[in-house]
Amino acid sequence: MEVASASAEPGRTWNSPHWTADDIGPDFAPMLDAMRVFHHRLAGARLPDDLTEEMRGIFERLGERLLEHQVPEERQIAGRIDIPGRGQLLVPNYELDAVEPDFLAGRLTYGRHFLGRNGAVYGGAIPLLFDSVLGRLANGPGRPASRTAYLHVDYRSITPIETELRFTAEVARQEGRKRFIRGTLSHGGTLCADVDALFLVLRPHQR
Ligand SMILES: CCCCCCCCCCCCCC(=O)SCCNC(=O)CCNC(=O)[C@H](O)C(C)(C)COP(=O)(O)OP(=O)(O)OC[C@H]1O[C@@H](n2cnc3c(N)ncnc32)[C@H](O)[C@@H]1OP(=O)(O)O
Repeated sequence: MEVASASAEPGRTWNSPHWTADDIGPDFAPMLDAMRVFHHRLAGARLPDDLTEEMRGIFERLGERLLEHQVPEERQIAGRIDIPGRGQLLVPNYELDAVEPDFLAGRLTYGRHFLGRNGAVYGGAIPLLFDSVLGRLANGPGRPASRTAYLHVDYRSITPIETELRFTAEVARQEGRKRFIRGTLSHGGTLCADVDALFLVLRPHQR
């Protein structure tokens, strides 16, 4: 396995995938999908003691096996591959329906793992989505790497779990190193949250 592009080089962008689907083998993405399903079912479960004990043993054994496969950051797959979810479990999985230089639109469904209370998505999971989607636009093809300076999120109505939601992101304006990006998250015709964000293009010494 070779590193396809290093993000710390001049002219680097965060949108250059370090790895391609060929680098990860056929089972990696389905394995993560199975883990996502597991997260949702675990969040929704009340477990009997014997199953909890069995699971603890399985996780401890698998965790041990992962120890010998630890790699430095630049060689890890998680978050560095252009498959849905970018090969990691932190950000909820989403599908992109429109990808333009200054605009993105897509869909996602927050599963039970992201439940706050009363059927609503945990509030912090919404900026997480916005940071990922707006960050993807801010760091789109041909754009030098930038970092989130602020994300201003307004929660306009309850965001339901287990319901298909739609999001948009668009570049509002660029002023020198500053990229102002805004976005929305909605359910049917209802606006759940919107965001105004500033991304700053990194200076040469910044990572
Ligand atoms: C694999 C395939 C797909 C890949 C897709 C990739 C997706 C990736 C998705 C993931 C993406 C995730 C991305 C992440 O999560 S990045 C991680 C989260 N962000 C950070 O950790 C950033 C931490 N902060 C910094 O590093 C610095 O503060 C930065 C770099 C942001 C600025 O420090 P720097 O020293 O460079 O700049 P400056 O201080 O001279 O300021 C310059 C100008 O900017 C203005 N300013 C600065 N801050 C703010 C502020 N808060 N509000 C309003 N204005 C602000 C400032 O007034 C000045 O304006 P002016 O006086 O010139 O007018």
